[in-house]
Amino acid sequence: MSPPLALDIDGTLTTPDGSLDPRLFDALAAWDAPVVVATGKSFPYPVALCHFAGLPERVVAENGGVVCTPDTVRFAGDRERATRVIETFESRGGNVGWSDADLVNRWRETELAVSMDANETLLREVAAEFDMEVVDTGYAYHVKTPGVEKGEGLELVAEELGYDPDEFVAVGDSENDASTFAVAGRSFAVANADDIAKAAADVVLAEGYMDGTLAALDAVRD
Ligand SMILES: O=C(O)COP(=O)(O)O
Ligand SMILES: [Mg+2]
Repeated sequence: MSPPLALDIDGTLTTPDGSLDPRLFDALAAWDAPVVVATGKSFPYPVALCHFAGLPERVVAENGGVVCTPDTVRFAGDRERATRVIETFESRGGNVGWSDADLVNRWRETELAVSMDANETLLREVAAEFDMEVVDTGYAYHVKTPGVEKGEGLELVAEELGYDPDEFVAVGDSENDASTFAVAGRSFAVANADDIAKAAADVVLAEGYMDGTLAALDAVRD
């Protein structure tokens, strides 16, 4: 039996242009242990990914703010405080950088995300005033509650599945994966990972994006 997996989405299961690598679906279908999708994206995205990949919905979304299994959904984090950060940021001239439709935050329940084009210095300054944290995933700046992390979410899902978190193998690419790497028994950073993820991982892969993830799966498959 192969080990259970905790997989990040952006930068890990995607191509450099941001779409899911189609090889993902065969790899998931062939995996004979639970897979947890652990992402900074808002709740519906990983749920849809699991649904259409034919996997049970075992999801850590919003950087740990939402933890979902087929039986339970749990929330952590202070979205109201994140909203106040964004309002203050905008009142000082900041621009979150999304269209009016704002598909990035529309269904986000526990934190808020800001475009990489936004004024990072101003955002961090305002977030600090509200005791909130800014996490740079390489895809967005997330204004989140300190202490809410993907790793804690993985611990909750693992417990529900009857696994110890250190039985998991984690693959990721950015600083929001460091907490997952800390609780998983084995961790892999893809080659395109940021310095924080690389420092937190047991192994830094030579291959990037899905090439890296497939190499990690080959290395741990029974
Ligand atoms: O939502 C983001 O900014 C990044 O998402 P990820 O955690 O799946 O890489
Ligand atoms: Mg990522």
